[in-house]
Order: sequence, then structure tokens, then C-alpha cells
Amino acid sequence: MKIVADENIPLLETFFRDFLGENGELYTCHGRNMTPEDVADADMLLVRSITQVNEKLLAGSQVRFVATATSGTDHVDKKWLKNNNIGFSSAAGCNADAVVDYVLAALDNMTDEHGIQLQERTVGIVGYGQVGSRLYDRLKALGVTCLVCDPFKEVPGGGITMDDLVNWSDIISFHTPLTDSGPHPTFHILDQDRLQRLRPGTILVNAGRGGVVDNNALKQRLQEQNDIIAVLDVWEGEPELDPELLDLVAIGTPHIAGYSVDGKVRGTAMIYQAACKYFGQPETIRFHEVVPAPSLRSLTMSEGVSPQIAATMALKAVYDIRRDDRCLRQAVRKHPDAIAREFDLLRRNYPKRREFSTLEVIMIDTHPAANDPVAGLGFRITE
Ligand SMILES: NC(=O)C1=CN([C@@H]2O[C@H](COP(=O)(O)OP(=O)(O)OC[C@H]3O[C@@H](n4cnc5c(N)ncnc54)[C@H](O)[C@@H]3O)[C@@H](O)[C@H]2O)C=CC1
Ligand SMILES: O=C(O)C(=O)[C@H](O)COP(=O)(O)O
Repeated sequence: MKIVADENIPLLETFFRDFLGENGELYTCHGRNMTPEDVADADMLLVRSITQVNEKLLAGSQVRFVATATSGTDHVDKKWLKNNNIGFSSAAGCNADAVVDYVLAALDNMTDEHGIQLQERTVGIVGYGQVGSRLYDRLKALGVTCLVCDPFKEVPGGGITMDDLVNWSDIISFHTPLTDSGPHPTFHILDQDRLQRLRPGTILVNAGRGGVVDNNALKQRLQEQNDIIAVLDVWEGEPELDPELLDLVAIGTPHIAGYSVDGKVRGTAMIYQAACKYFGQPETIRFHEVVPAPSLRSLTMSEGVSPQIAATMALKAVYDIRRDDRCLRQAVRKHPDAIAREFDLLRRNYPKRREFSTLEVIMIDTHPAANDPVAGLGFRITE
């Protein structure tokens, strides 16, 4: 079998060795540059979010199965695949916990920099899928009030409209796919009108897809009234981004919210499982057998350290979101004419970030409290 894959999918040889056998071929290339010639004689195509999978890429090829090692699928023309009898699978939820870690790290940073008490704020979550529902669970465990807008799901509290969410939230976090049709399209769901209605001090987090927020309108609001706080992991038109907008946001990162080691390896494991099912192969490799051990396994807090301090110490030990922000700003400043290249390089060379759940926090002589912030953030506690 010939497999063509994005070079940024980890552990391909490990997972797909049974498919390759002795005479198979694994051809990897940069996902953005994948051409019809690259895939013409492939049986299986494995992509990430940066490859447009459509008729243009696949017409006339011998590809029988396509999988994307990502949660989002807006880069795949699923209807065309179905009409052409090509199997398809995504890695739904593979990196949802990583995105939740990212949002919590961003909010922790805002707590430090703007003196914000999360428990005194209302968080509006747009999209109650894999990411949104897990974000909700962790925020609730931290004792934070949440509102949810997802017209396609039954959600806690019954759910509210996007306009009500904009009116009532202090913090808004976007976790929808990017859609431009259907009853509730998400393209520019945060448009100029809604942006203008945000109350001063509102924090916006977009770790979904760039086009969900109207980037020009956001820039305008930030330029005219620099009174809201924006955290952007995703950008309209990426890998290009508007450097003026980057200058105005509080945190800007190169689409890495889901880039934990765990999320990426889980993504490969999930597309491997889907391929096994599609081609009727037995599964011989499991995620937990191959995922690397974290460098930092446990942190022991001294006696008397409060759970709140322990929680922020653990968070900062596992993930420094400011580092990601700094690297993007430095790259854009140094190479203003090659932003797209730098954006992709930062993603490709992303450091080994682990999910909060991989860290055990050992608390000595503390009594578990309701809304324990260490557990609420997603760390494992040992007393
Ligand atoms: N920045 C990053 O690294 C990552 C970004 N993503 C993006 O985040 C998105 C969400 O991820 P998941 O939660 O895993 O997807 P999911 O498919 O599990 O959940 C998406 C939810 O959005 C809801 N939704 C759709 N249209 C809506 C609308 N108009 N208003 C409110 N809700 C709406 C859906 O009903 C669904 O419940 C993905 O589609 C992907 O684009 C996902 C993973 C990593
Ligand atoms: O899973 C998704 O959806 C994402 O947005 C991924 O984190 C994107 O990663 P790449 O596929 O662009 O490497």
C-alpha cells in the first residue's frame, strides 16, 4: 500500500507499519504544498488542517481512504469524497484537552496581568462540542459561571442565543467549526455589530478558526477603543496574519492551541484506528503504548501551600503561553516579509508541550476543598 501523508503527523511509521508491510511506501511532504501528482498513486491520504482535500487534489487519483489527524474538517470536501466512494475519518476530539489547557492558561495569564478573578466573571462558551463541553466542565469545577450557545446541542442551562451571550458574558471563548452555510453559519459570527456591543473589559478568546471572528472589525474596535482584551490562536488568512492586529491583541499564538504531544499522538492513533476499521486490519498499536512519558511527571507542594497557589504553579510549570506569544511576535518583527513561512516554522518546530492531566500534583497536609483549583484545572492530585 502507498500512503501519502503530511510530514507533521507524528509516529506515522510506528502506527502504520502493518499497512506498509515489506513493499509498501510512505511518502511524506509539507501539507500546504501537497499536489495532485503527490497523491495520484496513493491508496491512503493522511492530512492535517493545512491541506485542502477536494476534487482538485484527488480527481483521477487512486486514493481510497482519507483521514485528517485533526478535529476540524473545514479543509475537507466530505461531500465530494462520499460521492466518489472514498472513505473518510477525522480525529474528533483528539486535541480538545490541549485547547482547554490553552484557554485556561490564557485566562490564568489575564488573571495575573489584569487582576481578574475568574470566579467573579461569566464565561460565554460558543460551541458545546468536544472542546466547549470540556472547557465548561473544567470551569464549573473551578466554580466559574458559564453560559453556553450551541443551537445544535442540548446544553447545560438550556443554552442561549449568540446575541444574549454577547450581552451577558465577561469572557467569550469560541469553539465552533468554521461554516458559511446552513441555519447557523459561524463565519464572522463575531461581526462588527457584535464587536461594537462588547462591554469594556470583555476578554475574547478565539482558538477555533480565524474566520469565526471578523479580524478587520476586531482590529478596528481595538484601534478605536482599546478597551477589550483579545487572545487569538487562529487568524483569518493564516498562515498570513495582520501584524497590526497582532500588535493589538493581548496574546497571539500561531494556531498551536491543540498542539500538545498527547493531542498530536492521539490524532495519529485515531486515524490509525479508523484506517484499520476501513481496511479490515486488526489494531496492533495503542496510544498509551507509544505516547512518550512526560519530562515532568509530578510536582510536590510544600506543606501549607494553598491549593490556589499550587494550581497556578502547576499550570506555569506545564505550559508557558507567554513563550508562544513572544515567539510569534519576535518572528513577525524579525521577518515582516515572510510571516507565513515563520508562522508555519513555529508550528513545525513547536516544543513538546504536555497536557495538564499528565502532571501529578502532590499536596501535603491540605484538605480537599470544593472547587479545588488544582483538580479543576485538570491536574491529578495526590494527598
Ligand atoms: N486552535 C486549535 O489548535 C484547534 C482548533 N480547533 C477548532 O475548534 C473547533 C471546535 O472543536 P471541537 O469542539 O473538537 O469540535 P466539535 O465538532 O466537537 O464541536 C463544535 C461545536 O460547535 C457547535 N456549533 C456549530 N455551529 C455553531 C454556531 N453557529 N453557534 C454555536 N455553536 C455552533 C456544534 O454544534 C458543535 O457542538 C474545530 O472545528 C476546529 O475548527 C480544534 C482543535 C484544535
Ligand atoms: O485539530 C484541529 O482542528 C486543529 O486546528 C489542529 O490543531 C491544527 O493543526 P494542524 O493540522 O494545522 O497541524
